[in-house]
Amino acid sequence: MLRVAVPNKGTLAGPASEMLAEAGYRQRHEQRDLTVIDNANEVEFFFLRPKDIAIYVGSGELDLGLTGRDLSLDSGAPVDERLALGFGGSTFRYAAPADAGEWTVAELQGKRIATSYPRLVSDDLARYGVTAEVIRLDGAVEISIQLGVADAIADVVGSGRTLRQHGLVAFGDPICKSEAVVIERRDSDQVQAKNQLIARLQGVVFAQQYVMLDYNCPKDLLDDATKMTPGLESPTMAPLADERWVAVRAMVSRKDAPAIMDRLAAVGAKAILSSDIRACRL
Ligand SMILES: Nc1ncnc2c1ncn2[C@@H]1O[C@H](COP(=O)(O)OP(=O)(O)OP(=O)(O)O)[C@@H](O)[C@H]1O
Ligand SMILES: O=P(O)(O)OC[C@H]1O[C@H](OP(=O)(O)OP(=O)(O)O)[C@H](O)[C@@H]1O
Ligand SMILES: [Mg+2]
Repeated sequence: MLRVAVPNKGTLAGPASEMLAEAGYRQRHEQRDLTVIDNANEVEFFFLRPKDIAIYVGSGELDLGLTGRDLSLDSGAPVDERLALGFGGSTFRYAAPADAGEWTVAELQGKRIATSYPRLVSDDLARYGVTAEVIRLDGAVEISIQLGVADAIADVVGSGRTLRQHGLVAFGDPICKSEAVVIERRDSDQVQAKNQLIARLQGVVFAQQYVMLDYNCPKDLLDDATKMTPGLESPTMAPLADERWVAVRAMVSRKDAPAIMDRLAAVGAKAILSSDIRACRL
């Protein structure tokens, strides 16, 4: 049976379980359950703290894990990233009080930097040749400067709201651009079972990035319209009862869909419908 780690709480837990459920896997009903056995798919899921997942996978106890790229890198575990899942996006950045002017990474020399990701920070400082004291905190890192234990911080930035709330500004290049990922141990086995789970998740990731567009198009405008919706191989076309019209169906990128619908309407397409795709294999 394939053994897969899933975040049990925090930002990634909900979307990770929803994506697995969408891919056809059984997920827990009780928030406190630590394991779920999906006999039909021969997978056992383990619900673990996001920070611990790469350690379990790297140790060889578990075959795959869903976690954040930043957490995985910080663990230092011998794991490889197999698939980016398109949610849980964040950057990991240095930040310092806004009223202290613009900082550079070089100015961290000799300073105290608070973080929950000490390895990520130490590795980055080493790249710059900067020596600083890295202070490991479990969370709520943004408050540490105010409380006098650090001069600067390095932390996850999502919307940037928490930094602003604490009068901090980010500086330097992002240390890491993160999102939720699937990781596996280097040199691990169970290749076929792992590939199947990854292909199913990939199908959901693709499905979330695309929508299906359907529209009716006058035959003489078909060339213009299908250039806007080339589909993956080519668009599907079906005759309508009225011979002057054709029904067209094609997948388009979700983010481009509204603009494409505007342009289709402008060239004379009618009944332009956009629908969600739940899962796919491309
Ligand atoms: N706005 C955000 N805030 C926090 N984490 C985010 C955000 N956006 C994405 N993430 C990602 O979520 C993961 C961290 O998850 P989370 O903060 O829930 O775990 P944790 O800090 O280990 O747990 P906890 O906060 O419960 O102690 C990281 O990969 C991080 O990049
Ligand atoms: O840029 P924002 O959208 O404001 O999000 C970033 C904040 O969210 C995370 O905290 P989390 O909720 O995980 O709490 P923690 O600090 O206790 O880990 C992260 O550590 C930042 O503090
Ligand atoms: Mg957190």
